[in-house]
Amino acid sequence: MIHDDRPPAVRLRSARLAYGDRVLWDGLDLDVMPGEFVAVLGPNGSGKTSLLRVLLGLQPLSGGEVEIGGTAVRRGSRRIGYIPQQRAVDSTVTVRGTDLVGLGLDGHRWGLGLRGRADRRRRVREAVEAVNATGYASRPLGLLSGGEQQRLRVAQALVGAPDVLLCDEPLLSLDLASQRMVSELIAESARDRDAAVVFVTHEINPVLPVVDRVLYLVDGRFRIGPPDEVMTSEVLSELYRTPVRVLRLGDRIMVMAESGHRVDLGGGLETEQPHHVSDETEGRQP
Ligand SMILES: Nc1ncnc2c1ncn2[C@@H]1O[C@H](COP(=O)(O)OP(=O)(O)OP(=O)(O)O)[C@@H](O)[C@H]1O
Repeated sequence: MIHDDRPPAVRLRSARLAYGDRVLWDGLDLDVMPGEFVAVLGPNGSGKTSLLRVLLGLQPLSGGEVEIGGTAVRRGSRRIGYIPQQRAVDSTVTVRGTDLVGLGLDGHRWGLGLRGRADRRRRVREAVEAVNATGYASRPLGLLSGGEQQRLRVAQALVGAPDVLLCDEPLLSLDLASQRMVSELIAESARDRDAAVVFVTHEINPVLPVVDRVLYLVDGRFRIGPPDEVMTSEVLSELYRTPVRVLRLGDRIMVMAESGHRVDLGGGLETEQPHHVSDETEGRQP
């Protein structure tokens, strides 16, 4: 194993988060290294967004420690880029894509002089180019597709060259092709800059090709590891405390309750899509 003596981009030690009597997670130890992509999965209410809020410095831990790049978390830190949930903006919104991307830069750092303004414009142009959005970045946001808007949000999160990119379900309401495109874009852009990614999602398939490790949270229990170690029938049955089967179908993972019903990773056990599965198709993990 290559020795890496840089501090982890994200470090959690014995981390605990509770709201009153309700413990979301406890004893959470996690180091995310620069350039690493970690997906956070789990059903509704398992504390995925709360974890991002802790890393953003918006929510104090109830116990344990959290650091970003070797120092205490701080609200508004420039070391962190944040990509929110995809939400289409109203068609009347006239803010241009480049203006949105520019919001990712701290104005004070660039000054108001000609030089500062030129540097700022260059940084915005480069970030827009990096997400292949040059063709439409000067148009009003309200006239762009959901996928185009989300590319610009990726550029906004990356323009300040953060060490850590936090993503809160950035693929919601995108079509399948855009989901893959946006997740690959986030992974490639982060890797190019050696930024770590913590990516909350209820659907692992769009990010499966780019994920290094998974943190799977269910009702206070959790597992951390590469997808092949965590996304197994044994581990998920333990986490969900009900028999669960994990199937590999080509490059997709399906999680089913033993009854044959598909499990929605974000919404607990799903009952609307009965699905018969024969033993021969069951994906055994290596
Ligand atoms: N400030 C708060 N005070 C009390 N309870 C809270 C607070 N913030 C979140 N919760 C509760 O903590 C639980 C976890 O919320 P969180 O948003 O982190 O879950 P999640 O895994 O992101 O869920 P989802 O997939 O539905 O977005 C929820 O039951 C929520 O109601």
